[in-house]
Amino acid sequence: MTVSNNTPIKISDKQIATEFLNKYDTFLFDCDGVLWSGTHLLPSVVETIEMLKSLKKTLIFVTNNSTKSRKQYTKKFESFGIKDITEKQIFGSSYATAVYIKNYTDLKPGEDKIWVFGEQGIEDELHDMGFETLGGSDERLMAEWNSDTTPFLPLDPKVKCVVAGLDTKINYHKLCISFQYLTQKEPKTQYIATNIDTTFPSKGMLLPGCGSMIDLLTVSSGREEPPNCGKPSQKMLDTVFKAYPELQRSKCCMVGDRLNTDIRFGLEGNLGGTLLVLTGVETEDRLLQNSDHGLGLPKYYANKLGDLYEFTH
Ligand SMILES: O=C(O)[C@H](O)[C@H](O)COP(=O)(O)O
Ligand SMILES: [Mg+2]
Repeated sequence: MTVSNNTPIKISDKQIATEFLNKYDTFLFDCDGVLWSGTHLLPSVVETIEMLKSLKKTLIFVTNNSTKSRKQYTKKFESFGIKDITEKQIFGSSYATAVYIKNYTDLKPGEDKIWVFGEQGIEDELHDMGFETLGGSDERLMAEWNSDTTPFLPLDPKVKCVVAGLDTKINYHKLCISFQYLTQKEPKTQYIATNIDTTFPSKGMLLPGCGSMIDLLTVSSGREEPPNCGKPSQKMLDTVFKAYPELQRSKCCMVGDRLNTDIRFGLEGNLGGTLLVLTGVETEDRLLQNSDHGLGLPKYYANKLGDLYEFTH
């Protein structure tokens, strides 16, 4: 195989792993497919995080998973034995969406309401920004769809925006009301997506992801594709650097499992490095044939994040 100058370097031994670790002082970690796969913690992740902490590295977590708020994610880290991760270190696409709405729309907290297609994480982050939400995890949406009995019709005139994210309890009732808010309001509601990931890695399987659910709403409603607030949006990376102004992009490395979100996020953000791990949605074959996909290539790749610990201990 000819090695071109941008062929990803595989972290496959102690020397490469050590050189890699010494290159960066900050690591931005994707979560699903890197730290865990659904409810399954990936091998040597706790040891790797503890090792990086002992090396005085700055650790930041940037996930497109909008089902949890930053606060809820601190509990998920604890549940996996990944200790002392603070809300400030976590940037989820639900938080990025709330920041986007605050900074880039004319929606008024306390006045304009937001319809949520998605889970508690989106609702919590929007509530923290002062917005009232409808839909989301409202249990009444779990009832079978019936246009005569749904409590969500007539539409609420104060709803001015639809935010769509991953909903692992998706059903026809939720789709129907979201569809109404996307098509039956004049002036049109604003339509915003938390992220574009088409699949969701869980316990070594691929499942339908947020992006696929949003495409269903977009295609059926005939609406334009909504802005995406998660990776690879640079607005999300700007939010990170605003919270950590001391960071140097050249000393930061983005670690992810998806080329078109995580690695693109790092490349377009001019970070010093990118590391793709093969425990999520990408495969080594697809990566090495990647030139067919026109997707950016990571600087490094590894079978799993835990190899950073295993090769150096
Ligand atoms: O479907 C989704 O929303 C994504 O697959 C998932 O949430 C990605 O999370 P991440 O890999 O960015 O932690
Ligand atoms: Mg991922």
